[in-house]
Amino acid sequence: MSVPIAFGSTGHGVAARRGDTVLDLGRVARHLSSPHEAVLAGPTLDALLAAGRPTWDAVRESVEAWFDDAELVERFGHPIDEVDARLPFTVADYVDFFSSREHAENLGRILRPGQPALQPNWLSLPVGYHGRAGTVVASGTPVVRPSGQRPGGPLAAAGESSFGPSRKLDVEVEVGFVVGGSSALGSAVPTSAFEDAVFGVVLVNDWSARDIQAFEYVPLGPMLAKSFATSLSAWVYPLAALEAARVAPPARERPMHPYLQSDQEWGLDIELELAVNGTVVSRPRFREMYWTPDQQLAHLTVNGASIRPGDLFASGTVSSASPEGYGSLIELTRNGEQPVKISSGETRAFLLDGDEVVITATAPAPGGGRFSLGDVRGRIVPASAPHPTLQSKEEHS
Ligand SMILES: O=C(O)/C=C/C(=O)CC(=O)CC(=O)O
Ligand SMILES: [Ca+2]
Ligand SMILES: [Mg+2]
Repeated sequence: MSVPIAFGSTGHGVAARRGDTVLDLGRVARHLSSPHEAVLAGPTLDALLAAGRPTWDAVRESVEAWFDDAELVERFGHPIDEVDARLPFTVADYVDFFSSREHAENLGRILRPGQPALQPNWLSLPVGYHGRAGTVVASGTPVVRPSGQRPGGPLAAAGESSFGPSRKLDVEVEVGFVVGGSSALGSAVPTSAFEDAVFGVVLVNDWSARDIQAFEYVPLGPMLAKSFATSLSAWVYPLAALEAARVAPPARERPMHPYLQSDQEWGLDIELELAVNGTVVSRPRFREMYWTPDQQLAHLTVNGASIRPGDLFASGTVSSASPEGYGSLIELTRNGEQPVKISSGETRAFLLDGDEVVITATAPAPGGGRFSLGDVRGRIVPASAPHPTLQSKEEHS
């Protein structure tokens, strides 16, 4: 089995990973006076992302050859557990989609009882919202329990909220797509341009405070319930790593507008796992996602909105058509009513302080077998004091 390489960033700058070995690409490129020295010299993948598809492919081929060179690996390589991986790129704009039909219907039934499980627009377009790029964090960053307005409390009968730390802190298992290309304001990016625009994929945990969400979301959608943190896996797998994972998406139920049609199959056979404190609680299958990433990109630009390097769009929660595959606790526990077992004797409805969540995934490897797409992890820490003083930029970094 050949293990695809992935790109990231460590204390030594731009790096690549193959299996459990990490190579410092900036240092190798300088040592070899590689033509790619400039795009690999910085602290993150930003310059590489902006360089475009021909450079991405050329760099990937060079880096594969560098991994095969024992002397380079000896001199510029590290075991992965000795490496301090960072957020791999500067996140520009961030969009989160809602492309699992199972998830959309489950959330509809929980949050909008008495209404149709699926909203009428859902089969016509990939529903999504613009998220908060500045709070996208690297895997391993602690997640502070958010506070906000929650339903209930002494004045609930009058429709008032209560204020305090979320009691329904949840996860969402997602796959993210990292944009490198750019487009002009006013022009759409067609589905056929997906491979030129998108560098690769990461794993995403879209942390969600369900009580804050339930009170605030009408009619504009998520605001504070999801903007406090979104965690990304540290290693970006180039699209080429997913060649063997490409499958046909589920059958389409409605004719689609031409801008959403595609002559390529961008369903992906990515199998995910969600673990809480070491216990696997679900195994979502990405291949069941109704809307595919090329359609998502075409949709998010069809009004002429431009894209730029560092844009991130996430798939939406990956939920498969059976409870073992639900990608969030609100679904797995029926809004907290049926807690899941996480270890001998312990159960969880929603996350408690101290809980650690790890999302992992695999995809078919080019020569057979499956390879790991890494992991995204985060531990919940208690809500901060109600009136934290503002930090200066120096204190913050
Ligand atoms: O149905 C709703 O009102 C809310 C749905 C979500 O919270 C999901 C969301 O963030 C999009 C997704 O991850 O699929
Ligand atoms: Ca989400
Ligand atoms: Mg989020």
